Amino acid sequence: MESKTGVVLLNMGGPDSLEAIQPFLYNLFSDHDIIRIPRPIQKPVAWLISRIRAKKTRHYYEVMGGKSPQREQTEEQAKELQKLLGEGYRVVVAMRYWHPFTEEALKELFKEDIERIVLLPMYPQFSTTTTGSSFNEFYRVYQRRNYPQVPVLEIRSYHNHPEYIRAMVENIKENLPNWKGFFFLFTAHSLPIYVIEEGDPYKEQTEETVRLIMEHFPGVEHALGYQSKVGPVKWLEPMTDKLIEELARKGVKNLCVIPVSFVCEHSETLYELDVQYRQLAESLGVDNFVRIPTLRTHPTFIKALRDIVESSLKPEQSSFLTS
Ligand SMILES: C=CC1=C(C)c2cc3[nH]c(cc4nc(cc5[nH]c(cc1n2)c(C)c5CCC(=O)O)C(CCC(=O)O)=C4C)c(C)c3C=C
Ligand SMILES: [Fe+2]
Ligand SMILES: [Fe+2]
Repeated sequence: MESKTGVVLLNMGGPDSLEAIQPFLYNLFSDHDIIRIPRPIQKPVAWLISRIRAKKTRHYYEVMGGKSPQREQTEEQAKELQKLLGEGYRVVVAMRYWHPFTEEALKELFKEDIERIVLLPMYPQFSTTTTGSSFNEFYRVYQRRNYPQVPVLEIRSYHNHPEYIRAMVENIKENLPNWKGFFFLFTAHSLPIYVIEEGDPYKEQTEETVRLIMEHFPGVEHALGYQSKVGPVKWLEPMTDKLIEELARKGVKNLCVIPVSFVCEHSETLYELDVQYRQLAESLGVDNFVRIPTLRTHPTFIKALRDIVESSLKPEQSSFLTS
């Protein structure tokens, strides 16, 4: 059997049924990398808040057909990337908080003779709460099991990779050919301020992604907002919904909303953006509310992922290996 490079696509995962919402949230709130509850009480508190939050978010998942589309869409990305990378690679998916977990990904991967592993986050911008957490989980599980120990390469971020930026630009132009009269409102997942203060590069990298995309849309007015804060601590602002209110009050009629920190659809795009924020904008007099779909299997994006994987194997070319 010829040896292969394993590529592990890392993502958050989402509930695959209404019954899975609470255990998914329990896994999320039990993770000290995403939410810092004092360790001795983290699990009981996670259990409590997952019960409360599951009741609140059940409706989002009902609107989306009873589950998160994240697994399906990440698996489609894996399939397309596998086609481009070819025989010498084996691409698998490892989710942080729901199936397929890292355990399942490694079991699948080591059916082959694997000579090295590339960790490829489905988060273009690095955060300790997302990519960092997935890396930590990967090493915990890998070291616990008796798999052959092979070199592991980490792709930390690709927020400024030229092909990723090109994919974002093409995707906007394909979905909104008459972009010229629109205000571009970029929206990223928010993050508690203390995470940024501890040196997380997420905010800086998100701003750089936006700046690089905007080089291709001269004269277009734009802003960056943050969505989906949870809990009582202070999060990155301005909040996307507050920006929508402000822009509508200033008389913006054509609003194009562009998610930047997600590469597939889930509750935050399909519910928060498409239902809640659309209603808000329309009730305040916005005539045209366009939401750009996430990249999913956009051919330029899959090519970007291939380039990123291939150049990670040539260390002298891979400036994005450090965040
Ligand atoms: C509790 C703190 C959270 C931090 C910090 C956080 C950061 C963060 N999250 C994403 C991307 C996604 N988050 C998603 C769901 C989700 N996230 C949190 C909490 C934090 N996220 C919760 C409680 C949930 C569950 C849904 C909810 O109850 O609101 C998802 C969607 C999963 C799905 O339904 O498919 C994504 C994607 C990023 C990029 C990020 C930091 C940069
Ligand atoms: Fe989140
Ligand atoms: Fe969230």
